[in-house]
Amino acid sequence: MRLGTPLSPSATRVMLLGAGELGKEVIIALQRLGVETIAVDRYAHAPGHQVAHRAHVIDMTDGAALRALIEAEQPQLVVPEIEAIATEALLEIEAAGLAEVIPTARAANLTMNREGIRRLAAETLGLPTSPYVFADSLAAMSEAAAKLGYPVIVKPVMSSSGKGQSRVDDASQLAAAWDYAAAGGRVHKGRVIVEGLIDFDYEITLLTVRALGASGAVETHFCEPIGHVQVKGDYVESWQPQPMSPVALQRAQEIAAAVTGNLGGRGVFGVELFVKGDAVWFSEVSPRPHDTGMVTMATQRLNEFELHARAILGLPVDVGLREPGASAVIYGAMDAGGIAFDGVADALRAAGVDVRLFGKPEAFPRRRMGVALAAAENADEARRRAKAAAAAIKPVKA
Ligand SMILES: Nc1ncnc2c1ncn2[C@@H]1O[C@H](COP(=O)(O)OP(=O)(O)OP(=O)(O)O)[C@@H](O)[C@H]1O
Ligand SMILES: NCC(=O)N[C@@H]1O[C@H](COP(=O)([O-])[O-])[C@@H](O)[C@H]1O
Ligand SMILES: [Mg+2]
Repeated sequence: MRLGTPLSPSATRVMLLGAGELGKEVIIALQRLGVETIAVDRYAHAPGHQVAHRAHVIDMTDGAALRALIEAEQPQLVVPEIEAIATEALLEIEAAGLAEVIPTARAANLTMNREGIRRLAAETLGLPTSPYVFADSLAAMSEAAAKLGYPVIVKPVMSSSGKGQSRVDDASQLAAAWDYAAAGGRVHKGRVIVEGLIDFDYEITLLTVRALGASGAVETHFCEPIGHVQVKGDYVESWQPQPMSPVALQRAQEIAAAVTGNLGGRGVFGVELFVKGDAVWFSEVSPRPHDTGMVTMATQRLNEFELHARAILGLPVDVGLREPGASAVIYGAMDAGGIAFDGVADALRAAGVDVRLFGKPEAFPRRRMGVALAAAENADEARRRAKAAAAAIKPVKA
């Protein structure tokens, strides 16, 4: 793709649908390549709004509003950054040739709903996953749990970052899990996936990049595996590289190649996998940079956002690791707008440490407001440094 001059008739225009911490970094990477960026989110002053050429606030689940904005802005590329988007409208937009959807409108559509991607992975591609049943009522959910055997994990079919997700250890907890899923789900309420628990040794995100090679054909590249810890379905810590047995790594790459090959298009995918010994299960995939992949800002020559920017523009990529590193999440810790952060200098005094504060206008106790990054000679030391840095940063009421 020829790259133009922003804000001129030659501009290469890219619209981000979702402008949180991940989109903000993609926009920064695009800006460095002279791309004109348009950030869209559901609320004003989202992180990506603050760095893009133009910012829009719309309900992205409203297909008509989405189409009208794309028609008005005429981006060449539309880049979903969250799942909660009217993906049927994206299918139409792509089919009408109005814009190219990254990686494809079908990928965005299949992954916005756990049912689409789970059935594709398990039933069409035959990949190993946790056992699962979809349920539309508390009664159906109870039946599913009895069939799968406790404990089970219940998740709304449309949710992310662990919203509405709970672990159910026995029948007495079912009703609470159903209500929690209904409250935490997005878009369509009332449908859940009930999954059997996988007793994994560790879980990884395998960042997989589909980018154009010298021949003009798409090639698949794998970053070093990222290990992570999740609490209540949301990531709190990640590190790279996660050591894996050669067999497990091979299986992980085969699963990632199968899923991303089917979804197609160009860009970064975060393939989430559970690992026990040499066994690997597919969990889910983000057809976009992944929150746990923020660690690559400390570890790779090209971080996942730069890789995404390059891949979507048809440019070559380099997924090599520069040095081991880790990330640790900084939470809002309170309900308040316009909060401040103390302790940033203390956090940054430690060797190899860096910090991102996302600039979200409003804090919630468990809202991710920033991330501490650390590089070190090994991932364990990097984890220690990242956690210490995150702990040193104190959100305070302004
Ligand atoms: N079947 C399972 N067995 C064991 N652990 C699970 C299972 N399903 C989910 N988990 C745990 O919960 C975490 C979050 O699950 P999942 O990725 O499906 O949720 P999510 O809301 O899509 O999260 P995100 O948007 O952050 O990726 C997983 O990373 C894993 O730690
Ligand atoms: N696991 C998905 C994920 O991490 N998505 C990231 O969080 C933002 C929403 O944050 P918010 O809920 O604080 O507005 C999204 O915009 C994206 O950057
Ligand atoms: Mg996940």
